Amino acid sequence: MDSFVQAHSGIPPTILQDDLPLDMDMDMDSNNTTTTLSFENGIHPAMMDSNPPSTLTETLSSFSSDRSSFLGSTSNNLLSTFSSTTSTPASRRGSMQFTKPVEVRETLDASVTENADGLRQLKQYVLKREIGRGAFGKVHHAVDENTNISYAVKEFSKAKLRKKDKANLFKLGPRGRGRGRRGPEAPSPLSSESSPLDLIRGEVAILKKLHHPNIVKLYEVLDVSSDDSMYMVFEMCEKGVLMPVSLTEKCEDVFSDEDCRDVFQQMVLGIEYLHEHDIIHRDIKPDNLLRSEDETVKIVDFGVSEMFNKKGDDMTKKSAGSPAFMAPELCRHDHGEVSGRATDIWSMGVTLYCIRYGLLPYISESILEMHKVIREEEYTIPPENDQRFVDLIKKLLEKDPLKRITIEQLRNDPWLTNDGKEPLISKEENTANAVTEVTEEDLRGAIQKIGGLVTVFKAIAKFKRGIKSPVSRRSSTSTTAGRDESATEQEKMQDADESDATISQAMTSSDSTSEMSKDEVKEMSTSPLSSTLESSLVHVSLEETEDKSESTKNQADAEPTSHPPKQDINETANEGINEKPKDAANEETKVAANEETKDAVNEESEDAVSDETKDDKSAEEEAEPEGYQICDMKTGMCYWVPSKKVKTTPPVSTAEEPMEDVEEKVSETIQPSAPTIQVASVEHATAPSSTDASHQDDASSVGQSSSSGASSPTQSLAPGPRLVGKLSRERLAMFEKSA
Ligand SMILES: Nc1ncnc2c1ncn2[C@@H]1O[C@H](COP(=O)(O)OP(=O)(O)OP(=O)(O)O)[C@@H](O)[C@H]1O
Repeated sequence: MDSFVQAHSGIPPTILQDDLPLDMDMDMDSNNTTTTLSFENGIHPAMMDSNPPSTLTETLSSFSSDRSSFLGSTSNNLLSTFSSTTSTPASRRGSMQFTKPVEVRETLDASVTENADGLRQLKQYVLKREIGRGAFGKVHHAVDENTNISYAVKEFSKAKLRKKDKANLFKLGPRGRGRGRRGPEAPSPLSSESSPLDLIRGEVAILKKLHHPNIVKLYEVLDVSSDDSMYMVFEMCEKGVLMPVSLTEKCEDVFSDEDCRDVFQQMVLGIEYLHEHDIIHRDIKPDNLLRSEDETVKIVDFGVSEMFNKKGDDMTKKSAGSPAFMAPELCRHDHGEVSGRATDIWSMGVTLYCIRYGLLPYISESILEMHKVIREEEYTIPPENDQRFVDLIKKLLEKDPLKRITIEQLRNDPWLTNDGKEPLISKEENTANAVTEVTEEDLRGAIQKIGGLVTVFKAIAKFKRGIKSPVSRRSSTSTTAGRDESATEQEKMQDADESDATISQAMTSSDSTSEMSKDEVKEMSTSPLSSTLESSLVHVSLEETEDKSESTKNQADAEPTSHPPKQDINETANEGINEKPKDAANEETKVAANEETKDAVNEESEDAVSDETKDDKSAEEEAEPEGYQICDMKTGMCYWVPSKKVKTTPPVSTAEEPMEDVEEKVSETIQPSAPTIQVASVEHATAPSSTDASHQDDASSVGQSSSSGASSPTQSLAPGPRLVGKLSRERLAMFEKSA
């Protein structure tokens, strides 16, 4: 360590002399151990197969956990220095590939086998060597045996994730759990129905959205149910981390001015893309900047990142990141809401300082002391020829977040653009590759375009899924009874959040939209539902026709020879408004497939399977007749209105009738069942009341009054609505807006 570093850092000699032994198999949970790696010939194992690192200097890091904690988690990286024989920045920027978004696959039942060479194999991925370690497990260099393409496979210990998740539950509340902050659509990783993948759901959700050359690409997520491991398959960044950063030692292989600019420009583009899409990384540091074979910088590790649902919102109370890279406004225990964008910019400043000078701008012995130094002291800068660089560092490491330089301003910085000679690609070009998931905001927009009834219907179908929340499923055997009245407000909100996520995901696939459109546009245009949508009530058909309503079953039993097959009746009975349940069911399936989330699919199929496998008795007990969910926009109360439509099925001859005839007859019979009338009556009769019970009474009384004299077909279609739940505040606000 040179004298400048020593003077600059003020690090006690005892720490500076701390050379620790290398040990590949250390317990990473231990607070007092060091996890380090050594490799044959000092060569990054990932490079040994086909890409010998001729220009690469591999170094090892050996920080004590005390020291590395300043730099973030149990970082134990393979550290490589920047090669001076790189392609020019201009040529690299010219070749920036804005590739098409890749779907992230999720596999729940993966298994690890051993191949003929004695290597572990995970699906098609042969795990060749360990190339790094993180807080939750190892990172392997893997090769796809079919394509021979290299990947970095990150292995997570589920036990460690769960432990962390539980700790976060206390610390951050349900929305802050798991790796990656997911915003309000977060599923509950600890719920009994959660999949192990939920432990990393936040990180996966964020990574799924991102398609940018400077952000590491996630390809696949796999859970091995038989053991403690879970895997994320990333694009391989062959050249490893940007630079080893130590609290104690200066890295001698610092970047040249030109390389520094190139790396920083790429960081700016990556961060601009993230921020533009309302994602705050929160842990920017050289350790989390890897380089690919062509030296494209890749931002990695979204484990503490935060995704904001509201455009432009970035205010957060949470502290995360590595102390040495934390912005001063985060360096106090009682900090209120801070701008996440500004904190990322600060970390970029620390990172730029590091890669230029090989050491940190602020160093101290303890985290608390480090916080104080960052908050109160000024950094010193080594002798620097380029005043533009000094100025930029000053603007990045501005203690007042309001005065700190913004990404927008960075674009025109004299050092960054080399006085305009090396400009960045335009913001439009850089951020054009839109995120793939549709947000709640997109959904609002879609609903507002009321002309797009298909979209509206899809949203409603998805909303239905939200109503059939895990809470209600857990607590009730009824498929329609909906929500557990005793569920806490928090759970209710969370359930609504889940439905938000589902809606968003359903809206993703344009394929499914076009598939929906033929039938649904037709039925929506003829259906009374369309008119009711324009009122302030939102209808959600709850029952899937394949639940084989009690009345259908009864009738089938009573007249075994006089009916077309039950499923035909169900199909044909679905003309007009009552067709919704079937299509909603179909839509469920489509959406489940689209969601890619196996757990969601399983959830659906579990429902379906359990429905199918119920014996007749329990099916009769549990299945409720078809009906509709009606939600009062003013109160948020949701009622279920059974339709009993199938009882009105007309007599059918013993001979098999052509489908068209059956369809005609059934649809004729059920045409009067348009529930618009009931909706209106419910709306008026169930005027907002202070308690659910009174709502229920009101609702029931409406039902009773309107259904008296059950002999009339119309009346038989108007049984009593009953309270089934309440919309979450967020959901209500959303529908109110769209209405
Ligand atoms: N995509 C990748 N390509 C190449 N090497 C990688 C890749 N991802 C990670 N590595 C290597 O593995 C090391 C550990 O990465 P990892 O993200 O697990 O650790 P970490 O930064 O401590 O994060 P976490 O807190 O998520 O565990 C990295 O420093 C790097 O050397």
